[in-house]
Amino acid sequence: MVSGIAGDIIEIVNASLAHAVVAVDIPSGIDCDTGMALGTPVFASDTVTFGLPKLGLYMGAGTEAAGEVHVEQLIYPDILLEQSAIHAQLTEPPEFPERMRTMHKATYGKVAIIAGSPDYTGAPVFAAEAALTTGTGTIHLIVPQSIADVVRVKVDGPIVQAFAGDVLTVEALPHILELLEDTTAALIGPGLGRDPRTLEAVLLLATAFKGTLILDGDALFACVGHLDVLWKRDAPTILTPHSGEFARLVGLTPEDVEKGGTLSSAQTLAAQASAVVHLKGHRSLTVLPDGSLYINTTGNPGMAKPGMGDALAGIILSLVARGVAPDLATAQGAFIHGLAGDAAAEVMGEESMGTPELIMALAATIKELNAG
Ligand SMILES: NC(=O)C1=CN([C@@H]2O[C@H](COP(=O)(O)OP(=O)(O)OC[C@H]3O[C@@H](n4cnc5c(N)ncnc54)[C@H](O)[C@@H]3O)[C@@H](O)[C@H]2O)[C@@H](O)CC1
Ligand SMILES: Nc1ncnc2c1ncn2[C@@H]1O[C@H](COP(=O)(O)OP(=O)(O)O)[C@@H](O)[C@H]1O
Repeated sequence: MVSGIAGDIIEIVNASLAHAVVAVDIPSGIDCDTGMALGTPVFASDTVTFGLPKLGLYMGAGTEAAGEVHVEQLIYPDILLEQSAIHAQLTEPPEFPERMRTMHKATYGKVAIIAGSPDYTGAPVFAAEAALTTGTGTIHLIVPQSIADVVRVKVDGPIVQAFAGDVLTVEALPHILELLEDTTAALIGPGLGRDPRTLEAVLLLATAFKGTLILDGDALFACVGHLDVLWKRDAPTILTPHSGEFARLVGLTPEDVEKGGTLSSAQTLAAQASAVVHLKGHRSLTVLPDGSLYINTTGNPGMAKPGMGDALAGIILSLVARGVAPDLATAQGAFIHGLAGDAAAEVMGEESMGTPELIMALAATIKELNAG
């Protein structure tokens, strides 16, 4: 805890009318591993840190206190880097997989999105449109019959396939599993709803599907109390919870979160489930099964809008379909998603931009990344 003279100096710095407050290494009053505030921290406009990005600059109160973070290199022996307890790196701008001249729409595999319910007809559409814009050739958008016509009106590119019923239930599984034959990767969860029958069906589907599976939104809700389903999966698994969903998933109390327990819990879950766990927030963390992680620095508060996570899940699905490994697909997907969010904010402003604008900006963002 900062107190006494140090605390008084922090109060003076925060009250000053200085044009810029630059923190060196980490703003005083922030725990460098967890981002927890240890009393009132310095609120810097910029933080210059050295060698490796410190996690506390990207988590909890640390994100607000650090302002813009600059990681500068210092020359020190490689062995110190190798011995570092946590291997964290900032996500670099991705290189897009080359689009072969001879490709056809099935070259990058067939992907599926199982999403939507009568209350949520937007989520499946956001996910599918983001996946298509990221380059996927063939998407099967699998939704309940109750919303299929609405979804068909909203999207043109994906093949919309309906299963019987208002919401996903176990009775629909044989039909869905037939549709998933030859499917290399699937996304399940956006807007599925939380009907108990749906939650039961999600768990069975996660077990039965043998391709790469991204679980988002309500599919994560289904896993609460049933994490063993994830441990038993043989194929790659990607989980994309926001902080609220993650806390519920692993049973973290607000006190655990307050004490900075989120990252270590994510590392434990990633290891136990051999899964990639992407913790969404202002600065999202992609945690790998070996405990190492990517820190995403793109994106802005204009993205705190409905459907942004659905679009992210679609982008990750598309990259997986194109052969990018699940860990990189997730980290790079988040980078691209944030970059598109920043482009949308340029045009519309943070207040007014929404998920449709992010998806629209995605095309130019990817074009720019491809141009190098
Ligand atoms: N138009 C649509 O059809 C939409 C459908 N959606 C679907 O709605 C379902 C429910 O999703 P929700 O996220 O609302 O469910 P939750 O109710 O599980 O999570 C939202 C709550 O979590 C808490 N929270 C804590 N940390 C948070 C963080 N970092 N980011 C966001 N919330 C945080 C907030 O208090 C918030 O009220 C999902 O299936 C989702 O895909 C949403 O994506 C919104 C748009
Ligand atoms: N303040 C913010 N700064 C940067 N990115 C943000 C911010 N708020 C939200 N996001 C991003 O937007 C997405 C929101 O996802 P999520 O909460 O699942 O939304 P939804 O459930 O509405 O689809 C995440 O990728 C998150 O990182």
